[in-house]
This record gives sequence, C-alpha cells and structure tokens, in this order.
Amino acid sequence: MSGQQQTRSDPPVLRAEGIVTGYGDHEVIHDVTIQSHEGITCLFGPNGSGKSTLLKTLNGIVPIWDGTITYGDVDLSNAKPDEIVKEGIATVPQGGGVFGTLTVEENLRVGGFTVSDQDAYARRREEVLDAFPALEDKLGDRADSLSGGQQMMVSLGRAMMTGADTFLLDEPSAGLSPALVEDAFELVERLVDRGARVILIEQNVKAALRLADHVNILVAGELAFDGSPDELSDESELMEVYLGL
Ligand SMILES: Nc1ncnc2c1ncn2[C@@H]1O[C@H](COP(=O)(O)OP(=O)(O)OP(=O)(O)O)[C@@H](O)[C@H]1O
Repeated sequence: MSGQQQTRSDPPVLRAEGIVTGYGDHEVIHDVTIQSHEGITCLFGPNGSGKSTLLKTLNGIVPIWDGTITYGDVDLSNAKPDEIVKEGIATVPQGGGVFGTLTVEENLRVGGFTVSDQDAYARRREEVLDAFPALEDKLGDRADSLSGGQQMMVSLGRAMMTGADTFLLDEPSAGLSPALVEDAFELVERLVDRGARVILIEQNVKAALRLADHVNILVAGELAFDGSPDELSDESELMEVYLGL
C-alpha cells in the first residue's frame, strides 16, 4: 500500500516504534515511539534533545540502530531517502532548503523530477499554484529574490510536487521575522487542508501550539510527553521547564 494509492484525505499512519539511534557510539534517541496523527503533530523539546535526529530517522537520513518505522503496512525501517519519498513522505529541511540560484519553476521541477507522466506533473504543479497563488507571478524569478514567506511557499510547493501526503517539517519558521511566523504556520495549514498529515518541529512553541492537533515532547532523547494540546496544558512542569510557557 503506497502513499500514492491512498486518498488524499486518508494518508497512512507513519509510525516509528522503539527507535534507538545516534552518531558513532553516541546514542541520542533512546527507545522513542511516535506517529503521525490527523492534522499537525508537533515535536517540541529543548535544543539538542534529538528532535532533528528523530525526524531524520523518518526520512532515511539517519539509520536506526533498533526499532521499526512503518507507513501503513509498508516497512520503511532503514529504507533509503528516495524510497521514502516515493512512498509519499516529503521533508522540508530546516530553513526550507530552497535552491536560491534556481527559478521558482526550476525548484518545483526538482520536487517533481520523478514524475514522468506530463499530465500528472501538470496536475501537481496546478495544485501547488492553487495552494500558493502568490507563486504564479514569480515562476520565472530566482528563488533567492523572493521574500522569506514566499520562499517558504517554494519549499512547501517543492515538497508537494513529490506527490506526498505526509510532510516532515524541521522548523519551517526558522529565519523568518516574528511577524511572519504566524503567516508561515498558515502556509503549513494549507497542506493539512488538502488532507496531508504533518510532523512539525518548531521552536516557536506558543504559536505552534495554536495549530497542533497532537504534541510530542522530547527531552534528552526520551519521550517526555505524548498527547493532545489540552492534555499538555495540565502538565505545568513540562510547560514551564521544557517549553518555557
Ligand atoms: N551529524 C551529527 N554528528 C554527531 N552528533 C550529532 C549530529 N547531529 C546531531 N548530533 C548530536 O545529537 C544530539 C541531538 O541533536 P539534534 O540536532 O537532533 O537535536 P535537536 O533537538 O533537533 O536540537 P535543536 O533544537 O538545537 O535543533 C546533540 O547532542 C547533537 O550534538
């Protein structure tokens, strides 16, 4: 069962179970289980707690030492990044990873490079422009000439071009001015409006909590919280000590 065969409103659950991993002989993630929930699943935690590392096990960049990763019925444990993309899971790296010297159109083409069917390509491109109409007039412009918010549209649009229905976002608001952060989250919500599931790492906890459907908190490589934003509001120590709220 691949991501492409699912309806847009029902992506498979991406589940990482009992994950242990690290770098060299330094174990960073200690037996962590998380999964994608409907809407936006936020992954919070102090600096260095292992959020990015955990996300990179989900997109195949960091190999797991123990545990399993599944997408619906498909076992993706230690699958290669391109296999994971083909299953319908796209990543937007910290800062967006836009290719600044390429045009907006070329950035979208990079996202859709595996799509050989021209009609399918055109449909996806149409869908991106429908989600982010501000890009329509900018297609021929170099991506680095765009505003921060528009560049974020390009990075989300490029991820959409892969045909993904699950998105892994590592601090998409990084580098944006505080005034633009709310706008950035509104762009993420457009993915969810189209039926996608999102796992979102975010330092702007207060703002991200407003759109979170589910919250995980990672502390020193261990899962310290797994529940709804409402349940989190009862955990005053977690809120104060780890999230600064
Ligand atoms: N490529 C790497 N090689 C070696 N150690 C690494 C590497 N990347 C991260 N680490 C270490 O793994 C630990 C977790 O880092 P990670 O970036 O996953 O945390 P994080 O919660 O995402 O932090 P931040 O919020 O600062 O981005 C840290 O001790 C970090 O130094």
